[in-house]
Amino acid sequence: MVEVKDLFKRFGKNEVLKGISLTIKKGKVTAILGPNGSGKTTLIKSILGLVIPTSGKILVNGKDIKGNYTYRKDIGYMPQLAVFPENLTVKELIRMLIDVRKDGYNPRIMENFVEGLGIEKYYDKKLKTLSGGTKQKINALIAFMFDPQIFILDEPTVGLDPVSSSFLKDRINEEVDKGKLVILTSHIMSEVEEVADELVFLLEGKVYVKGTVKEIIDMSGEKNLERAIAKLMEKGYDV
Ligand SMILES: Nc1ncnc2c1ncn2[C@@H]1O[C@H](COP(=O)(O)OP(=O)(O)OP(=O)(O)O)[C@@H](O)[C@H]1O
Repeated sequence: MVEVKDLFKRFGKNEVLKGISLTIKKGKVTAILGPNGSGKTTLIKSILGLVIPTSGKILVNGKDIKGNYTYRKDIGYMPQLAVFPENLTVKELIRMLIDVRKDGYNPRIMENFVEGLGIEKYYDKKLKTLSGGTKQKINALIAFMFDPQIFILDEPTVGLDPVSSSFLKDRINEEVDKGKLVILTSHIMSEVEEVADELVFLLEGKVYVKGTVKEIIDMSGEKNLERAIAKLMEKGYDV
């Protein structure tokens, strides 16, 4: 379980998170939604310990993450923009990560991703030469291959072709069925509707609305999530 308690984050004068409180449970996909710049990545990075909150608390499996970095080995993270050591080949990067991480490496998951995403043909290519979509496939492989308990996926299917995107969504669903906790962000509402159980909609640094996909669609009176979210974003819509 991930608990966020009264979280504030300010960058200079820009107060990005203004008192976020959330409980995110295992066995579900929780999607963090909101307009560009609403603080989704800042919230995710705070949970990862990559952004230090101005105030508030984050507990992962009941433990305060402040000053504790060991919890991160249980998290598979797909950043929005992966920064790879550019001169390494894909094979060298994977080997290096396995050597550094040691624990948790699961060759079965690795083979499944390499085959499902067609990664083998890029093994000997340098990371700097890969296309954006191929980098995203490597990003997905790295997030999954250590068999983590928690997945934090920042726009995971951006740049992926339909076959790869479907493969990744199937793997996300499988992990959730095994009881894993998944947090993701996406601007693709059809995708959110397909994979997410719970939605958290951020607006101006606060949780504007949260609920299941069905609750949010029903509340809006619209026929699908895209229209429900568009209505939520309209000024004056009373939630
Ligand atoms: N390291 C930083 N230093 C200064 N400002 C930052 C930093 N990181 C984020 N911000 C600011 O925080 C605000 C929220 O950014 P964030 O990336 O969390 O939004 P987001 O909801 O993920 O947006 P998007 O949908 O565009 O990915 C923005 O105004 C951004 O400029």
